[in-house]
Amino acid sequence: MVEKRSPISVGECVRKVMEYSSKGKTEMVPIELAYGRFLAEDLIADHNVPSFDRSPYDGFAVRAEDTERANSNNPLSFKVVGEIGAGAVFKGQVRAFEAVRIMTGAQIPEGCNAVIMLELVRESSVGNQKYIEIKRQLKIGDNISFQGEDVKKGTILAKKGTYINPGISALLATFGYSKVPVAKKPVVGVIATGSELLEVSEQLTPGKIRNSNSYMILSQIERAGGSVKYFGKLMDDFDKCFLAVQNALSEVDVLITTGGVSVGDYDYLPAIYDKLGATILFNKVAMRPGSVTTVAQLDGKLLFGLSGNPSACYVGFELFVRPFIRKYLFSDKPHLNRESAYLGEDFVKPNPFTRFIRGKFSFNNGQLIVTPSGFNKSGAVSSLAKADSLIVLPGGTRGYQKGMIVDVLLLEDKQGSEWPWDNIVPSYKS
Ligand SMILES: Nc1nc2c(c(=O)[nH]1)N[C@H]1C(S)=C(S)[C@@H](COP(=O)(O)OP(=O)(O)OC[C@H]3O[C@@H](n4cnc5c(N)ncnc54)[C@H](O)[C@@H]3O)O[C@H]1N2
Ligand code: MOO
Ligand SMILES: [Mg+2]
Repeated sequence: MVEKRSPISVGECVRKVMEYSSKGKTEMVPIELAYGRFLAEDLIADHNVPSFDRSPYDGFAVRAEDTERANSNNPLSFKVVGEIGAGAVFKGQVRAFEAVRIMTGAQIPEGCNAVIMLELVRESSVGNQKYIEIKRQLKIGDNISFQGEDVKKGTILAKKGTYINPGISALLATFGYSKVPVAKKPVVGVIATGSELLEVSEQLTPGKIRNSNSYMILSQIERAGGSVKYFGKLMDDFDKCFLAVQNALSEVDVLITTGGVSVGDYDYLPAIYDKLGATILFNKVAMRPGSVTTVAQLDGKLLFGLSGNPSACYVGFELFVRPFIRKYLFSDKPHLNRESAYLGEDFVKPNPFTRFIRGKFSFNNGQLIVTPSGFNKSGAVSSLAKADSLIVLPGGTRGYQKGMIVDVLLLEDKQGSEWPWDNIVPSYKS
């Protein structure tokens, strides 16, 4: 008689996993390698940006008060007393009706309080002495980029746990981080199990398939921000699998296996957890696909037993492993970001469990539409390629129609969410 498993809601299962999650450590990396990592400290402005008043144009810096009576009928002449490019500082004094030729980015000379663009003046010279004519009145502050107008000293620019995108790289450089404190990546081990599995380079033979889950999971780990330790694939042999899992555990922060978690004759993971003395957090989730997803813990270290079915494996990773990784990377929002969208086509098949359909979203007149991304079975691999979201269809006795508003979890989003599992709408007609 096969063991009976009682299904637990997804939110409850995620909560159980997160009880064993922890924040990781900090390491310093050169700024060139910081892109794609996660900040281990708040990024705080320790100076104003810009740190001095500067010119946003190539032109002439003057005293605005000297231009008060300038107009097209009354051009006023200014003596050019110097010239500065970006990076240079004008050392002299600027007196009444004097101007300094200034380039974009250069510091405004002391005494000046406005800039006029090159195109708006007429230049002339008498001998070596240059002059300009100004035909319009300037106000104090015209064409000046003020100290601190971009960033005020003391501002928190990005919180600990923020994904370092190109803009964050620019800020890190602006504030002098040649070395950046980033979250150390958790080492995530991967073992694939299954006697049917071939290496990617092998020719297909009867009854065998290529091992695709491993490479899918390796990519998911990287996308989530973890570091991969791949232990290869194993035949369904209890002793070999047991030893592999036992040895791998000591080398990783968390271990993922794929396959062998259901109730079949060669599904050895439940017996392996038992022999290891690990505690099962859950072994049946009220969801499709991935209902057999099993998570155990041994001395506080998590073992994720993901299903062998590719779509089930994929979903199990995103719902349970991803938040573990993101929390380790200091995120306060480790879960998938949830949005509402219009369902793009009917989904008639009802199911007692919550479904996570691989979806693809698009926009139509500013509205988010989500459509299943392809063949929808637990064993499907093709629909994963186009998936950028998971459509959440709560369990029940009715199907879902095109145009209903549904919840979607965004797979490529970098913000995440604090907790997407409350008030999942049973779906309603718009
Ligand atoms: N009598 C029952 N049978 C099954 C149940 C059940 O409750 N009672 N659950 C079904 C569900 S739901 C799922 S999901 C699968 C889960 O199976 P396992 O997690 O034990 O995985 P396997 O049996 O090892 O493989 C399932 C399927 O996936 C293919 N696979 C496995 N590994 C890979 C890989 N690395 N790359 C690509 N594909 C892989 C494997 O060949 C099988 O086709 O159990 C149902 N059965
Ligand atoms: O665990 Mo299965 O994926 O529910 O079909
Ligand atoms: Mg099985």
